[in-house]
Amino acid sequence: MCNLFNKPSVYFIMGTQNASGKDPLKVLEEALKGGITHFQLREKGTGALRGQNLVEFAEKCQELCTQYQIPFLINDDVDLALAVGADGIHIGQEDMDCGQVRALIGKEKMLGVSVHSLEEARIAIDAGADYLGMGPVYGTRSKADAKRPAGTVGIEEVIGQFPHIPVFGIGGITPQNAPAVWQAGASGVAVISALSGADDIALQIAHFKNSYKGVLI
Ligand SMILES: Cc1ncsc1CCOP(=O)(O)O
Ligand SMILES: C=C1C=NC(C)=NC1=N
Ligand SMILES: [Mg+2]
Repeated sequence: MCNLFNKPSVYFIMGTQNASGKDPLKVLEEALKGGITHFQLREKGTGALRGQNLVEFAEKCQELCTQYQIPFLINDDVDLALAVGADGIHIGQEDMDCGQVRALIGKEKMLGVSVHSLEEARIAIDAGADYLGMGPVYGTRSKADAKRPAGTVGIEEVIGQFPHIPVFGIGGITPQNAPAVWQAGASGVAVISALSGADDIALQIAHFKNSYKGVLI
């Protein structure tokens, strides 16, 4: 599993509400062509797809990710992830218990967990998480109920205590402010708006990857 988290990973996260008026599947395909390493469907907010519309959209995302051999993960919704045969699921602290999710999805699928402390990280790792998401690192407008920006100190703490678990930083991350996230030891950056809103997504992904090169770890 660890070879799925090579540095620098660029983990794109999007829902239909984040596509800034563009066709979300076109945005996803551009991101896949541009070299993202992971994709997560995070369908939330007013106007979010539900029911059969969501299943069909998720299936189309799955098809595209399979075509480009990139892991496809779904946020929160374990039933949807199982229904479409997604490669993994990402859950937050307020979602289903991570031990329960691991039991439901089996050991082959990827399990990602959002954590905000060493204690939460320990619990997630003990439950079999494959990676952790930590944030918001910087200010974000893509999550209505985001906690206050925490910088990278939490990422450093968790990696210091648990050096073998891949950690992704998330929240307001751009190629310009990504170096601090790499410096903290993150395996990757998880990004919504800096990619979904980019004029040239492939170029933006290249900027993210280049931002890692300049950092001495
Ligand atoms: C889902 C999530 N969790 C913490 S911040 C955030 C949103 C990240 O979006 P953006 O990259 O646009 O700041
Ligand atoms: C909140 C999140 C944190 N990290 C990741 C990778 N995805 C999320 N949805
Ligand atoms: Mg959640």
